[in-house]
Amino acid sequence: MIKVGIVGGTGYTGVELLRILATHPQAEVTMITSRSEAGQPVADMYPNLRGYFDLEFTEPDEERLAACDLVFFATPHGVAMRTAPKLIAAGTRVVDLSADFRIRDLDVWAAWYGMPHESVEWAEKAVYGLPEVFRDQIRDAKLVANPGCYPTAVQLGFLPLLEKGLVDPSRLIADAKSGASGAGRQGKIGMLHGEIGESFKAYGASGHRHLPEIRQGLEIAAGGRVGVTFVPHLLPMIRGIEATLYAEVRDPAIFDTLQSLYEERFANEPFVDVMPYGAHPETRSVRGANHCRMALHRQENSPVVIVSSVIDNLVKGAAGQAVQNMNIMFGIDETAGLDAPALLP
Ligand SMILES: NC(=O)C1=CN([C@@H]2O[C@H](COP(=O)(O)OP(=O)(O)OC[C@H]3O[C@@H](n4cnc5c(N)ncnc54)[C@H](OP(=O)(O)O)[C@@H]3O)[C@@H](O)[C@H]2O)C=CC1
Ligand SMILES: CC(=O)N[C@@H](CCC(=O)OP(=O)(O)O)C(=O)O
Repeated sequence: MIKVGIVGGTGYTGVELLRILATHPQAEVTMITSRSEAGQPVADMYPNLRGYFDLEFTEPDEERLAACDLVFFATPHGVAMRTAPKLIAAGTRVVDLSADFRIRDLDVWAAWYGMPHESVEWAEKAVYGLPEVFRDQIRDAKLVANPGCYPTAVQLGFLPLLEKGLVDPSRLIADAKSGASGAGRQGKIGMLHGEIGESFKAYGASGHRHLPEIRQGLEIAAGGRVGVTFVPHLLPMIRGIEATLYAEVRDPAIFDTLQSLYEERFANEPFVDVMPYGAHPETRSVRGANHCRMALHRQENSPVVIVSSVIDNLVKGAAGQAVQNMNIMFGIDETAGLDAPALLP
């Protein structure tokens, strides 16, 4: 059994890790931390986990965490970069769900996250945990930077087009919408039901911290510079992201082969489902599941290809992808603990 520790167990991604790991055949959670709830049994706070865990939240003790085979950081930005290097030095592998190790250019990281980076060494050595691109590097990684939720939906949807150089990379558009759980569990007035219910808005239109992460991933796929406009929106629902992506093809003749290009690119990916041409993937079709579903569209004779990509922000956008990365790192079945279908309705 893989001995697992979770730092930040009371947040939405922490409890989602617990839900997934509760039935994982080859992992056992041995430690889960919360500073505010230390001493409280996990099942008292989260009754859905009654009968699955006989654990209490504890203070984040580095010595005890270092006794784990793998530690997930489900903490705000700036926490993992201080502690993960010490755990790695003790032989523990780390999957960080925060953005601490996602961005290669640390000046860019510091500008978006509002603090200087404290582990230049591990920011360089970390592997970006998008298995559909970096599976081989993830296998041997000591530290995996789990991708952000919007960046997962956006990168997966654009990948085949950019890898094959089929679109103008200078004018990509990602129009993305997220449920409120993407903002985490800490109280904020702007996230109250009374503030977001019966309403819908864009935010971060002049710049969002996921923009540099998305650009970095798309530039790797394209093998050169890209121009991307990314606008997130807040939906009055709890889970799910839908990203509608737009790109102009270089040669309209390729529309005849785009569907098969997407199907072939993801044929061996257990968690990417290319739906029939013209389908409209719904967020509820991935709710609670580790899947990204996507579909292609074209309007009349337009040169623009439209890709609709949906994920559950807490699963393929966070905890599910983190467990997928753990499975790859430990050489076990990549789908272990992740094979449940979505919850419908
Ligand atoms: N929500 C989402 O959809 C996604 C979130 N993420 C990222 O995952 C991370 C966790 O997100 P989420 O679960 O939503 O966050 P929450 O705010 O819901 O939870 C944060 C957790 O971290 C703990 N924590 C806070 N500060 C510290 C600290 N200094 N040291 C140790 N533990 C700390 C908190 O518990 P306590 O204060 O009691 O210790 C709490 O358990 C964030 O970086 C987020 O950006 C990534 C993808 C998607
Ligand atoms: C709805 C909402 O507020 N979403 C969050 C993004 C989700 C998230 O947690 O971002 P990371 O994946 O980088 O950690 C936001 O816009 O900041």
